[in-house]
Amino acid sequence: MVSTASVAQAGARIDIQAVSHWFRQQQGGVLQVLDGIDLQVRAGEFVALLGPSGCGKSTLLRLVAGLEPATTGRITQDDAPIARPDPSRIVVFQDPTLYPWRSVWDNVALGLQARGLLKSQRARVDDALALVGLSDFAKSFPHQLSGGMAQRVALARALVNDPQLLVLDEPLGKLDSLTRIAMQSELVNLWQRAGFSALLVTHDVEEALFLANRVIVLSDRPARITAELVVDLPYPRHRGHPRLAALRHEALQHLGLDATW
Ligand SMILES: Nc1ncnc2c1ncn2[C@@H]1O[C@H](COP(=O)(O)OP(=O)(O)OP(=O)(O)O)[C@@H](O)[C@H]1O
Repeated sequence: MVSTASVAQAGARIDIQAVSHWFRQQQGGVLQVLDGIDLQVRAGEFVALLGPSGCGKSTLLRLVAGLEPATTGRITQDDAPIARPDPSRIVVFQDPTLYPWRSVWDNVALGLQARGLLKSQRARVDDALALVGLSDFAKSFPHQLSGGMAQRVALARALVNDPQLLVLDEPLGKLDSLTRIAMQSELVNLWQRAGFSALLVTHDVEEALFLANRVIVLSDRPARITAELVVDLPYPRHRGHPRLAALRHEALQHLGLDATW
């Protein structure tokens, strides 16, 4: 149950074991996108994935979300194979994709409505809106919101399902840099209060290091894990912490980039 007063719960444990993935190409042949990925997201952990464009990050998220099966290997949630989408795992994309004709409240209510739970659990919508600080905008419509507010609605729409895992595919990617920084802090707050596990794809090295317990660096396609950075700093983090600067340097090196500028 989502509640502003809730104590953090454990979140799901995700085990990705020897996962490789190929796509059939329209012109014939196959394209290998993932190569032997072994990764565990511990219960309540925040893990970020960094890697070159097109290496296979979103594909890995889609497999974990259960949107498609891995070609080979095994992905489990608390030891149960992931075979299809499930409300315990919610994906938040870069684009909030709100229904323009529905109010903020009605957009957040969608998941509960689809599952026939809305009548008995209307308070969860209010709780989720309170968690993202949008209680006063419940009756507003998407065109009346800023980009940051729209993405907060998308997060509330995810949280109303009380997810065990949030799958975050560049959720802050379209926001201006100041809103993005503010939303990163909000995301940490939400994660600490709601207690889900999180798997994030981002192109932003600082964002990954600010948010995650561990940052996984992937190679060019087909993606392999080339490095794991443990961000051994408590939350909330200070963006100017020298340890973050050192880890940023390390991450850029693993990505094959020169950190001098
Ligand atoms: N359904 C599909 N059918 C065929 N090829 C696909 C499909 N989905 C993705 N691909 C290809 O798989 C590769 C990896 O795509 P993916 O979106 O996972 O990369 P990414 O690392 O998330 O990229 P970016 O960082 O640019 O968002 C790309 O070459 C892409 O064209």
